Amino acid sequence: MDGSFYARVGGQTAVTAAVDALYRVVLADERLSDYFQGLDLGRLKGHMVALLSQVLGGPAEYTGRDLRGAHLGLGVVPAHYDLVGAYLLGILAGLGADDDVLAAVRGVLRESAADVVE
Ligand code: HEM
Repeated sequence: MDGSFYARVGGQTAVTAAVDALYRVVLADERLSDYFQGLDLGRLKGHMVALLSQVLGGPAEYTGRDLRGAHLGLGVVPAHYDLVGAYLLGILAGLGADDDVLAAVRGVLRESAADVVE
């Protein structure tokens, strides 16, 4: 993805704010919160910030597991995947991401679905 996307959404500050907001809405949604029971959210958020930064063309510092390995056995259904994706897009739009950035993230979400959904 174009490196300027990372800068255009506001760099590390904005990506960290987006991930914080994403976990807030996901954990407040009872359709999704059970997936995250008992997990180290600090670690997950750190990985998510690194991955989203990389996806937006910022620093490539993601050291977590690949998406398929990270979600294997969780039983994520398509409706829940779509919900998390919609939350993420809404949050990025709320932070002022423009249509090009949102279209690119939508594309990555489409490509990643098969790795997360079972
Ligand atoms: C494109 C969409 C998604 C992305 C980019 C994503 C990204 C990530 C990342 C980076 C990790 C951390 C991997 C690691 O620590 O090594 C993770 C873990 C996790 N994700 Fe996702 N995720 C997505 C969708 C979802 C959805 C839809 C759910 C459930 C509704 C979900 C539930 C989880 C859970 C429970 C973990 C922790 C697994 C564990 O530590 O055992 N993810 N995800």
